[in-house]
Amino acid sequence: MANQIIRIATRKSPLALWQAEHVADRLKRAFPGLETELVTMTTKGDKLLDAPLAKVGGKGLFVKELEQGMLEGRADIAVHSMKDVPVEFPDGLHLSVILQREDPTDAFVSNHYASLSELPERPRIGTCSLRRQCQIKEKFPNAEILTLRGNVNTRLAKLDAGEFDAIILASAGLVRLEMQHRIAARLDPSESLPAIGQGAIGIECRSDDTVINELLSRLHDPETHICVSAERAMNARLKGGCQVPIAGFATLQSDILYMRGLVGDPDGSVIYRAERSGSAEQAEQIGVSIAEELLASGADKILQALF
Ligand SMILES: NCc1[nH]cc(CCC(=O)O)c1CC(=O)O
Repeated sequence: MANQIIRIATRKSPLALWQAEHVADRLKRAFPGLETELVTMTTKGDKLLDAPLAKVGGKGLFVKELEQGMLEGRADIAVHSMKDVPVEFPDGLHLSVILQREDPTDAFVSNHYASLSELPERPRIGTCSLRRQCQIKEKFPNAEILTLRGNVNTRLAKLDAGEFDAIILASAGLVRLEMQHRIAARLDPSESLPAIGQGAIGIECRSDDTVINELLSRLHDPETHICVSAERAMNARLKGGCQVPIAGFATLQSDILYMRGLVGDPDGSVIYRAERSGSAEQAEQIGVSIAEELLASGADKILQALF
């Protein structure tokens, strides 16, 4: 491994940098003598922080520039939040490994209320995720959902400025940035089913780069990979991106995969839910059959209306 330098493409947000540095540390620990270098890039998603994401549209808003960097040989690997990674990869690139999942839940963050059940009559909730929105609106039809974008620090600053009664963020991001004390309550998946891939970090690289693929394999977590594969198979069948009211979450216990999925109307008036369990080898079929059950129950109409 001597003389090997791995160039890691990353966005510049504090969370993206944390994740890239985490991968660099893990690689250096696994291969003493190995060197790493961060190659920071700005993505379209970062530039459009003020636009409502659902309107900006497009899958892979946060990953395309990083992929271009690898295809042009300016970087060797890219570190992503699996939640932001589209189901398909450009020719020549692939998802090499998935790291062990961090807390997959959504976090209820508030300066005045300890949990969802304590919220006032007409709570003002900050989130830009249609997935979080529909699950909140189902329980609190009177909730006012307000736009909340920007990186984790920006979002917390807006909460602290009094714009919202509460905001919902991924627990994983807060934990990684050592802000777990801001989590008032971790929402059980039955209250807020997480996004596909939430809490998992994936590493993308050139498919034919045997040296890099071999090095990365040391960081792979097979259990997380199985769960995220089931979730991504569901998303692929639904043709979903990260800006649709779709949730999917799988867990694995003694080789039995248990997965739940949902598609909801953004206003929370209807949410279709499905769940399945089966063996780990059937992960992808389980994800696909959840998608098909959801489509057959009416999710197809919700999704069509959004595209
Ligand atoms: N959409 C942005 C994004 N992508 C990944 C995370 C959190 C970390 C993770 O899920 O691994 C976040 C922030 C959030 O949803 O609060």
